[in-house]
Amino acid sequence: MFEKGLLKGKRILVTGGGSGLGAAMGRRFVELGAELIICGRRLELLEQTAALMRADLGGKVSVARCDIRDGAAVDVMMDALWREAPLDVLVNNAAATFIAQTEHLSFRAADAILAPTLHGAMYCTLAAGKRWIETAHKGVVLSILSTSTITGRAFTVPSAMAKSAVLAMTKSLAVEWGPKGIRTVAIAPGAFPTPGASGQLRPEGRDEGWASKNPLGRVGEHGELADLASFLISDRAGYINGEMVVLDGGSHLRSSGAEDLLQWTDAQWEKQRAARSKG
Ligand SMILES: CCC/C=C/C(=O)SCCNC(=O)CCNC(=O)[C@H](O)C(C)(C)COP(=O)([O-])OP(=O)([O-])OC[C@H]1O[C@@H](n2cnc3c(N)ncnc32)[C@H](O)[C@@H]1OP(=O)([O-])[O-]
Ligand SMILES: NC(=O)C1=CN([C@@H]2O[C@H](COP(=O)(O)OP(=O)(O)OC[C@H]3O[C@@H](n4cnc5c(N)ncnc54)[C@H](OP(=O)(O)O)[C@@H]3O)[C@@H](O)[C@H]2O)C=CC1
Repeated sequence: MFEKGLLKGKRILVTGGGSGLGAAMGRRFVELGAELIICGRRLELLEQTAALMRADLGGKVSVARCDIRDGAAVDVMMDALWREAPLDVLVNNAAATFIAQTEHLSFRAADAILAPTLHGAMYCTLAAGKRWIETAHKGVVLSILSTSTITGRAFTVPSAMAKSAVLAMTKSLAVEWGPKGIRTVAIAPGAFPTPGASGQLRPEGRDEGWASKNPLGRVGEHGELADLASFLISDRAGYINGEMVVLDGGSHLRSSGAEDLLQWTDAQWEKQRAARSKG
């Protein structure tokens, strides 16, 4: 689909790149010639993912263990990366969510979502942006958001709040950092099944309508997201700034995707909470 070497010479950090959509995007970036770094909390998972990519694609892929909720740890990671060479692209992909009745969320539970999804994305963006600006190096920040930024979303309120805040960051920095050579862009994926998303959002017994309720009758393919991400971070998208591209088959035009949960009984929610406390 793209010219070979579209991303050649680009050094890209994907947060949460050890699994799911982060790994799918990273793999495509390497196929297109980029040098990839993936970060997350589980070092073993990162190393497995990187080893697979290197074996399959032969590119340069390295890993960094980092909990992005910790700003100091983000700075340590960025210093280590910059010692080798500056990044060219940051992909804010790491995030957390789970379904819950909002009135049952403790403050700690709200923070468990806001800390990686909002603060983590902000820390990584600040850490990369400062370094780019200090050295007049061009950069791109791509943030993986959600259509909850458009519709809101019941039962995943902290996630919808965090994603909306990162969209506000994307639009605001487009103006503030655009003149400094930094583009900020975003993607709002619809349903792209991954073990992480299914585990957190699709407990057993939840309506299986992800595909059937989509106007196109299907869920998204990881390759479709990886292609859009590759284009947005490439120089060919050099005039796209402050924009969020929706990739959901038109799903959010029909519903926010949470309405089935309005039918859940107290017993179902009780079971969901119990499953969490056992886990
Ligand atoms: C919306 C669509 C778009 C987005 C899609 C995606 O993001 S897909 C990507 C999806 N991928 C991911 O999400 C991957 C990343 N996920 C993670 O890192 C973790 O699963 C976590 C941080 C979400 C929870 O970590 P953990 O289980 O180790 O939690 P902890 O021990 O740190 O506890 C902190 C507080 O949270 C509470 N609490 C926790 N769960 C629930 C619950 N289900 N119910 C209620 N509450 C819950 C817990 O009780 C505690 O509060 P307390 O009792 O002390 O007042
Ligand atoms: N799949 C879908 O349908 C949709 C996904 N999205 C978004 O796509 C992105 C990827 O989701 P998906 O691939 O499905 O889910 P995953 O659960 O596979 O991805 C989350 C990744 O984030 C990492 N992560 C979580 N917390 C932290 C942290 N504190 N520090 C560093 N890394 C962290 C995890 O690694 P580790 O646990 O090792 O730290 C994991 O690799 C997320 O932003 C999600 O909100 C948006 C809409 C729909």
